Amino acid sequence: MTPPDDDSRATSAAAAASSESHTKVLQGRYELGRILGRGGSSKVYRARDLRTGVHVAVKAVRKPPRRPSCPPEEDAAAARRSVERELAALRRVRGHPHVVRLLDVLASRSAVYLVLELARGGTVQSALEDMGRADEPVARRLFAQLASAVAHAHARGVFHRDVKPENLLLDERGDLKLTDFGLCAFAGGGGGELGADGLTATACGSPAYVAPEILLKKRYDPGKADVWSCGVVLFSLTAGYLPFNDGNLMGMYRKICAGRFRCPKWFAPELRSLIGKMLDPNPSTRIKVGGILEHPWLVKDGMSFVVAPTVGSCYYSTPEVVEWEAESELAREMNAFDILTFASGCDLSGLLIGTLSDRVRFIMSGMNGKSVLDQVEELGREEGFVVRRKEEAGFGGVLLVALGGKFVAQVSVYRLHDEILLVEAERASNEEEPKFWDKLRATLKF
Ligand SMILES: Nc1ncnc2c1ncn2[C@@H]1O[C@H](COP(=O)(O)OP(=O)(O)OP(=O)(O)O)[C@@H](O)[C@H]1O
Repeated sequence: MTPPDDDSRATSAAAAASSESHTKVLQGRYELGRILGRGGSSKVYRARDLRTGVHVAVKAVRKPPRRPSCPPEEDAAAARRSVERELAALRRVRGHPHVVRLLDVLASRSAVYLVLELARGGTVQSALEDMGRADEPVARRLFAQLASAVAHAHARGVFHRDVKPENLLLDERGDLKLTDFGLCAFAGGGGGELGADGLTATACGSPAYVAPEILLKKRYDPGKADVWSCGVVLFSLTAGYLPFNDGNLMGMYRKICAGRFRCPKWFAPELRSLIGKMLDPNPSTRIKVGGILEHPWLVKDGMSFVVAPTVGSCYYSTPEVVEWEAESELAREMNAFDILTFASGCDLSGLLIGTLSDRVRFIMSGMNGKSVLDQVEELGREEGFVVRRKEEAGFGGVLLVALGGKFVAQVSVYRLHDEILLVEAERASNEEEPKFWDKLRATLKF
C-alpha cells in the first residue's frame, strides 16, 4: 500500500474512524481493523501499532452531530468535556492491573482517538451471555479484581458511576479490566461536579445497575453508588440474572428503591451477607469499598488485599500488582495524553500528536523554545545547509535547505504550557539526508 501524501494524512486519519473500511491507517501508525464495539458517541476498533506490531484497541470519540435546538458551541463544549473527563480519569487511575491501560492519544479536528490496551476476551456481559453464570471461584476472582480497580479509582478521587458488565473487559487470561470512565465524577473539583459535601446530583448510570438514591433524585455519594453497582454485578455474576428485574421500568425502580431482591438457594451464607451489605438501599449504612475488600467471602482461596502506602489505595496482591507499583513510579514522563490534559485551556482542534515516517510531533519540557531552535540552527550550519529562521506562531521555526535550494527539514516550536513545548520536525522524505535526521533526533531526543 502506498503511503498517503502529507496533506491527506490528517484527513485520512479522521476519515478512518468514520469508515467501516478495514485498512485505514491512523496518523501513519495505527492500522485499523474490525469494529470491536460501539458506544453512544464512539466506535472501538481493533488496531495494530505498525511501529511495534502490538495489537491495540482504538476508541474513536467523535464530536456529536449538531442538533438544531442546540447552539454549535454548546455541542462542541459538551463533546470536549466528555472526552476530557475520560482522559483525566484514565490518567488519574492509570497503571492498575485491572483498569484498562491508556497507551496513546491522538486528536484531529473532528475526533479524539484513545489508544487502549486490547482486551481480547470481550466483555463480562458477553461472557455471562455465553456461560449463564460464573462458578463461585471464578466469580470471586473477577469480583476481587473489580473491587480492587474501583477501590484504586476511589483512592485517586475518581468515581466511575457506570459500573456494569458491558464496561468490564476481559483479557486473554480472563482477567478483568475496568473501562469507560466517560461518566465519572472527580473528588476535589477536578472537572467533576461534586459539591463541598462530596455529593453530586447528576443522574447517570444504567437502569438495572443504578443505586436507589440516584433514582430518588437525592444528592448522593458517588462512591456509595459505585458500591451498589458492584453489588448488582456480583449478584449477576453468581446468579446468572439481575437482582432487580421487572416487566416494566417503574416496577424495577420500585424494587431497587426498596432493596427487594431474593438470593438463589445455592448462594453461600457469606456471599449472601456481602451482597446484602452492598445492596443496602440506605447509602449511609451500605458497606464501603474498603469493607468489601476485607469481607470473609472475598478473603478466601488465599487471596489477600494490601493497602499500598504510597498511593493510599487497596489492591489485589499479586506479582503483577507489585510490578505495576514499581512501573507506576517510573511512568512519569509526558505523553500525548498529558498534553491534552495540560492544554485544557488551548484549542485542541487540529492538534495531531504522533509520528509519521517523515514528520514527528513531540513534547519537550523544561526547555526554552528559543534555545531549542538555536541548537537546530547550529546543527544545520555544521552540516553545511542554508539555514533560515522563520517567524511563525509560538517560538517560530528553522528551515534547512540544501545548497541547490532543495528543502531538507524544518523544525517549529510552540509553547503549550509554561515550560512545556510542542516541537514539530519535518523532513523532505525518509530516504534523503538520513544521517542529518539521526543527528537531529539525537539533539532533540525524539
Ligand atoms: N480496550 C478494549 N478492548 C476490547 N474491546 C473494547 C475495548 N474498549 C472498548 N471495547 C468494546 O467497545 C465497546 C464500547 O466501548 P466503551 O464502553 O468504552 O464505549 P462508550 O462510547 O464509552 O460506551 P457507552 O456509550 O456505553 O458509554 C465495549 O463494550 C467493548 O465491547
